[in-house]
Amino acid sequence: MAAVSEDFAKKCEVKENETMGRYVIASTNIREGETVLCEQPILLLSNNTDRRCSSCYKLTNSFCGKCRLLPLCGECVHHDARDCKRLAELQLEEEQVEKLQAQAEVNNALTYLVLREHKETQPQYEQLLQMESHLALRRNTEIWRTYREQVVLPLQSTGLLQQLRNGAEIDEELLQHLLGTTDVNGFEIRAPESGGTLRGLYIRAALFPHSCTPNLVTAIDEERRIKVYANRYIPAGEILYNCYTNILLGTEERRLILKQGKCFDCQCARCQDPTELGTHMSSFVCKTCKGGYIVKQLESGIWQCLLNPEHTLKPEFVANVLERAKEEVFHARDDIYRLELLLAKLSRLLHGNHYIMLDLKQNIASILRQILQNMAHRPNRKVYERKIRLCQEILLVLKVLTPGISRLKAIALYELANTQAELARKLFSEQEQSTQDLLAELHQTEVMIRESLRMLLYEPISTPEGQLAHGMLRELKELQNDMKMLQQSNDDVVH
Ligand SMILES: C[S@@+](CC[C@H](N)C(=O)[O-])C[C@H]1O[C@@H](n2cnc3c(N)ncnc32)[C@H](O)[C@@H]1O
Repeated sequence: MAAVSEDFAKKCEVKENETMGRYVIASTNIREGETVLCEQPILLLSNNTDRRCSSCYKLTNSFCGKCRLLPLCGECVHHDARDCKRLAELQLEEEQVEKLQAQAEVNNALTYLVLREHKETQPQYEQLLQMESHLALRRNTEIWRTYREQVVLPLQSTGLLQQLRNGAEIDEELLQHLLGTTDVNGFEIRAPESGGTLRGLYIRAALFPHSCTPNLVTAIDEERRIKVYANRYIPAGEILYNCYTNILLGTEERRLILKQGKCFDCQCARCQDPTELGTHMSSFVCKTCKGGYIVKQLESGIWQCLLNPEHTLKPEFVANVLERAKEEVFHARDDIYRLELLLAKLSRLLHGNHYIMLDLKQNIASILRQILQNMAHRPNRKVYERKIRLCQEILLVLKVLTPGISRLKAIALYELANTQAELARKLFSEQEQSTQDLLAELHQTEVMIRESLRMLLYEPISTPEGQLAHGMLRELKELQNDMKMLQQSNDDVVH
């Protein structure tokens, strides 16, 4: 059963309206960094096409030898004994079992359905039934048809459903509702393998509505417990918002993801502002006006220059440029020269903060980090300066999008601080900088690392960011020692 922290009951109140359904407001003033919820998932599920071990959640193609229906990897001997026993009791021909095993999507449906079978897990199942699934809005959409083909029909045709408790009640509506519940409410969780993800359902955490400029941060630790905390001071009565999408996407992309996956039109301040709070993350360069930018007007949907409304772009042109740019970014990945060339080429079409430009800048900065980490490359001053510039440009956008505590901002700030310090040390060792200059640079680094740490210290220790903060504390101490020693040697020289 999901363990919920008392914070939620003390600091949050669940409300309901026509637009958002259930949502949450602060019932008391909440401090920056204050926890509003800690919660265990009620259920863990795979992404649709993945087949994951029902015990350790690693990807696998094997199944439990006893129940034959739930995946079990070679390293795990058991999965939930009660579920295994119940599924093993079902009278299914080998051919029917194979049919069910062939569809990875069936696993999630079975995970829900076995909860319905046991008296002890019935309350859990009832709670899941209360979650939003947008049954009406999803009816006959592409995902609905996929679920029908890959889950509903195989489950119905093998006769499995009739053998379950009150099996006649398990119709397509119920199955689509259960599967839709995961899509609408699921949180992305790190999978055991690097880069993979699975989905977790959290009864309380799922109640926070979405905003593209949220006032909450969510972090999921190694035990898959979610921690939700305020990224800024929140006065009582304010709605508590989480962000369901990647904050570094442009408005059209974010809105499309929210519409397709979560079935609503976001009306937040960022979505309502064609300049995206002045960041211009979706703006094009106006070729006619010097310094003019073309944005998509909200009401008319016309791409118009902010300086001269007569300068417009055709939507097909915009779509075409973006599609081609994304393709080129994909093909240039890992190749710093191609990425830099592409950045220069696209800067004639897109604002420097356009989300595709930011993606390119992040890619380049990450390659530069690897180059700088490998001293065998003997990087010159320009490499450091390029990375510093990119970090600064990314940070400027993040400061607007995430004004309070932010993981992204903390990491970008740490990257910037480290690169500045490395460059200062290099210049000092090459006698291009005095001890005083180096001390001034290291002092700036210390301020930035402290600010980054201040934001990361709210992260649970077992998350990658929590671990980073832990390492940063050690680095900060080393930096302070270095500065002390430098100061002493400087004082000795002066006296
Ligand atoms: C994870 S659920 C949130 C809880 C849900 N409102 C409920 O009653 O169970 C996500 C759904 O909440 C609604 N929602 C969340 N944020 C919204 C927003 N900013 N505007 C409109 N609807 C929103 C949408 O229906 C969305 O699919």
